Amino acid sequence: MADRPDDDLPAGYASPPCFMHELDPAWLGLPAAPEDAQQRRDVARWRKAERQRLIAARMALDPSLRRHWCDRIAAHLDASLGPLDGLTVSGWWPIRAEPDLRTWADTLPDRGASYALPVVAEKGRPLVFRRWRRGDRLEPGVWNIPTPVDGPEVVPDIVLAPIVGFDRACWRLGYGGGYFDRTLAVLPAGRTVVGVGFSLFAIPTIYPQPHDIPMGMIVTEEGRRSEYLNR
Ligand SMILES: Nc1nc2c(c(=O)[nH]1)N(C=O)[C@@H](CNc1ccc(C(=O)N[C@@H](CCC(=O)O)C(=O)O)cc1)CN2
Ligand SMILES: Nc1ncnc2c1ncn2[C@@H]1O[C@H](COP(=O)(O)OP(=O)(O)OP(=O)(O)O)[C@@H](O)[C@H]1O
Repeated sequence: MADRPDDDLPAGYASPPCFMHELDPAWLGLPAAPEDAQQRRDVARWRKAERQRLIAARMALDPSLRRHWCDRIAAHLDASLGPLDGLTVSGWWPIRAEPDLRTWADTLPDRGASYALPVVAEKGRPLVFRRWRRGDRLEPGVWNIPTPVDGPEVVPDIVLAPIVGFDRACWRLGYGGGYFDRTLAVLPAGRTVVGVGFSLFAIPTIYPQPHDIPMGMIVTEEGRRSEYLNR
């Protein structure tokens, strides 16, 4: 650290410093109160079942309706994000009927923006992002998801996160790896974080847990919700 000048360090982080040790005794290696441990198990079990239900419903959607919704999501993203010149936007390679924004992503270079895809470089660690454009090499990564191998590692200005389920306060339910929460916890401050999904998968609550980090906004085919920002 001593040989690193302060101005090389990020000005701050997207989330406050980790106070998990104050919220979660397990963080200190202490046994959790039995009711806390029970509550965590109940939430984890509920999330697992809810994920299965929501993913099955998404995969059962009519493909042409899904394509139509994806076009609308792309239009709402453009309206919500504004000019992208000079920015790096991260997305995903769609699996399991996630919104397919690949055609939208193809338009980014012409707008002076670059695109990046997430990479699980290490299990249980934050995602890294590699710059990617159509034609660049992809290789199967975790869950066989096509993943860039050659592009430089980048820190996106705008992180788009695919959603399995979400609630009105912009909490996101993903696939249960905790990858986006870990990533957002170390993302430099001032980045835009957008959960993207279909409005059908709004649920009353995801039962947010201490490790969860809400999205700055959610974009669906119906438009933009950002109640978290307005609270
Ligand atoms: N298209 C796409 N790519 C993406 C993501 C995504 O959500 N969508 N990710 C977004 O994060 C990352 C991959 N996410 C993953 C999330 C969970 C597991 C996983 O192994 N899940 C466990 C179940 C965990 C549990 O329920 O406790 C498993 O299947 O055994 C793997 C990858 C990076 N790439
Ligand atoms: N910042 C973190 N540090 C350590 N562990 C974390 C962190 N964030 C999440 N986790 C772990 O990841 C597990 C899964 O988290 P969660 O159910 O929120 O996943 P998810 O958001 O649905 O998944 P994903 O982001 O991969 O799509 C949690 O039980 C927690 O143990």
